[in-house]
Amino acid sequence: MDGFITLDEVEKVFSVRRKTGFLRRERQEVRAVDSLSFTVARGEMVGYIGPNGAGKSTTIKMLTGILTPSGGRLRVAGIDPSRERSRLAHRIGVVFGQRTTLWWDLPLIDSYRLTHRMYRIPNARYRENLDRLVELLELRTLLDTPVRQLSLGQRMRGDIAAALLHDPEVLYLDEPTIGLDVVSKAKVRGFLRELNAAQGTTVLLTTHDLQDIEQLCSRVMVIDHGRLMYDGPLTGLHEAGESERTLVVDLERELPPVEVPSARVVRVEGPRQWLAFPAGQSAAPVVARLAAEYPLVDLSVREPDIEAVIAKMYAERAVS
Ligand SMILES: Nc1ncnc2c1ncn2[C@@H]1O[C@H](COP(=O)(O)OP(=O)(O)OP(=O)(O)O)[C@@H](O)[C@H]1O
Repeated sequence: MDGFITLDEVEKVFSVRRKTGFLRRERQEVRAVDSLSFTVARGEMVGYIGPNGAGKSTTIKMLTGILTPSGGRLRVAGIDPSRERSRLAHRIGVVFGQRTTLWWDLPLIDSYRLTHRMYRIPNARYRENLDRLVELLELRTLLDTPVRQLSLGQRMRGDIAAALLHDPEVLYLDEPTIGLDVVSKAKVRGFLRELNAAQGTTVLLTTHDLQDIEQLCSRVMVIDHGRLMYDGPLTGLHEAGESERTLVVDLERELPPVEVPSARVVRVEGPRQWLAFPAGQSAAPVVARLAAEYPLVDLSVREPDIEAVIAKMYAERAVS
């Protein structure tokens, strides 16, 4: 396999001072990334998930060269990130959902002009890329708006365009859909799918939203306590964790728990009931049965969150 991103037994240990008593502090080691090995091929779009504090951001920071590994070997496009950070910067793009890289008080277009100069993008290529990205990400009418006046979804699309102006071969995305509404999420996901298919950009995607992974990634890596716990298709993760979706049902009145095949009631609160059913199964037959046999007023489906899937995965492993 063409290892475009390769990690071989990578470690990152932080030394922190912790309070251990009144006025007493001790140095302690935090092993944020522990013997981590994986390979991502050119053109792959891979989900990188795990609970809070698992080591995802630390990995991304090492992949961009912001942090130097404490041990092991790491390469991106044949480059050692911490040794040649600026050479690597021309080949990678980074988007952090919680932080913008755009200039807050300036119109959006000014951030792009500054990026043009910073990366020394040839004029013709800059104009061509700007045109294409502005079109695909629907930014045309926003170019003269100061970044601080953009909505979260608009700003995120603006950030993604900024990260791609210099044609990076690999894109790291850290929570690109966090806080976005359904329409904005769909736009961002649609664009990323298109980018990966048309340009072959390698994408490493960190998210807490399983639907991001479901809709974009054929492969997912799960990390916890700095170690790789799972590497494979999302379906395999669902099987490993036997994850469930939840149907939230509002009935006309309070009733005893409803009875529907292949779903079970897990909670009842007045006229509202929660039914769990396997994530791999369609909700349609359960909904049809409910509608036919019960006084249904409203319903919605909740996807399992990543923490729940991973927690179940551990529970399964512990007993097997
Ligand atoms: N600069 C630092 N100094 C000391 N400890 C750190 C530092 N950065 C991260 N850590 C610790 O390393 C561990 C991994 O953190 P990291 O930010 O990589 O997790 P994460 O998976 O990105 O979490 P989240 O989903 O919350 O963003 C945590 O225990 C964290 O407290």
